[in-house]
Amino acid sequence: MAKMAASMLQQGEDAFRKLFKFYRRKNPPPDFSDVIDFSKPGNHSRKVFNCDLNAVLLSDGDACRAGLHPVCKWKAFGLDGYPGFIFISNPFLPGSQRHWVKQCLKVYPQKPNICNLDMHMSPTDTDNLWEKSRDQIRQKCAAKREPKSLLEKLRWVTNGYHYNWDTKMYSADHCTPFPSDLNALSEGVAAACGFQNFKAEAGILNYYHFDSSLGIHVDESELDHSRPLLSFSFGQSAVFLLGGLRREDPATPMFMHSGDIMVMSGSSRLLYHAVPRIVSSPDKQAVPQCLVQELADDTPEDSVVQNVSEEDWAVCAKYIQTSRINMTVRQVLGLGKAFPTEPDNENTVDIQPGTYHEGSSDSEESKVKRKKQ
Ligand SMILES: O=C(O)CCC(=O)C(=O)O
Ligand SMILES: [Fe+2]
Repeated sequence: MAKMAASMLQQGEDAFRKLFKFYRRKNPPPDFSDVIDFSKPGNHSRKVFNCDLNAVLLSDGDACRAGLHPVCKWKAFGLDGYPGFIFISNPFLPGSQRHWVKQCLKVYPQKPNICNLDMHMSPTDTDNLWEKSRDQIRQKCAAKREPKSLLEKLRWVTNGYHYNWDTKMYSADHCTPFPSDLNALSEGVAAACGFQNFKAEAGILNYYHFDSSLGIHVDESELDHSRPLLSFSFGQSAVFLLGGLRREDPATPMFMHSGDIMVMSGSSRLLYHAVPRIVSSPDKQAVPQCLVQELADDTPEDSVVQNVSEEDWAVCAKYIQTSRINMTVRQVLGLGKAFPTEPDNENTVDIQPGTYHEGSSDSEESKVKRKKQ
């Protein structure tokens, strides 16, 4: 373990925050040698073990329809000390990741879904972000500093039960239909991990650029913590920090590359975590190799994953050269349960107007606002 990171892990109280700052530092760039890379066999820390998923729980046909390899081919890992945490190293079929990138840019930000831009713009100004931005993105010249399109200013989108960043709660009366394709993907992944009847009820999509980060937080607003939290990543890579049940507990750094899936369940469901840094994908090419591939010709007709037109992909490819998209999917309510009529104290949390993603110009304190103390 690199000396710097090791000494931080021993410092107790502020270990997580120090590690966050360490990986966020731009100049000089940090040493990434302690960051677990699940995509490199044999390059794992001693904490990593192979995790056998039960291939019976998700049929090969259902996996294929969700754009995934058969479960028996998935490379899934666990981490010592984090029971219930499962890392699945890119189980997506060639070409299928493009569908999710396109949905996150063209479809999911559409009304009635909510996005960060709605906080200070009218719904007509924030609708059709794709149409309003595509030409600008396509014509962008990397060498020049040009004004950002609305799509490039997108930081988050919520769907299903919309997470309220101010109250940190979901509510029965603030809900729009959950996308059926993302529901199929989520149900399939949850089933393969042993969670049958998972109900995808709320999605938070996060859009990151090279200067973005996500502060230390725990996702506890869902009312049934026995259900897993699923996280899907596309585009450039992230350094993800997985901490403990207390904010100050030390954290384990790992890369999330395009196509990687994380499942936080059991006693890992309520662990603190953060994304201090976005880094280039390891392929050393503008668009990660797994996004260069196109969908196979024999993709079943009833697949939820659709071919992305060349015209649409040209915009997505340009966007993803400098960006990462993460989709987290949550089940909010217990099976057969409804929202309590009166919010009880347990679900009432301190109100902190929520800035979520933080740019490099912000102060360190503002970068870790998404937290529950
Ligand atoms: O971007 C990520 O990998 C993490 C996202 C996350 O933690 C969240 O949306 O709650
Ligand atoms: Fe989270």
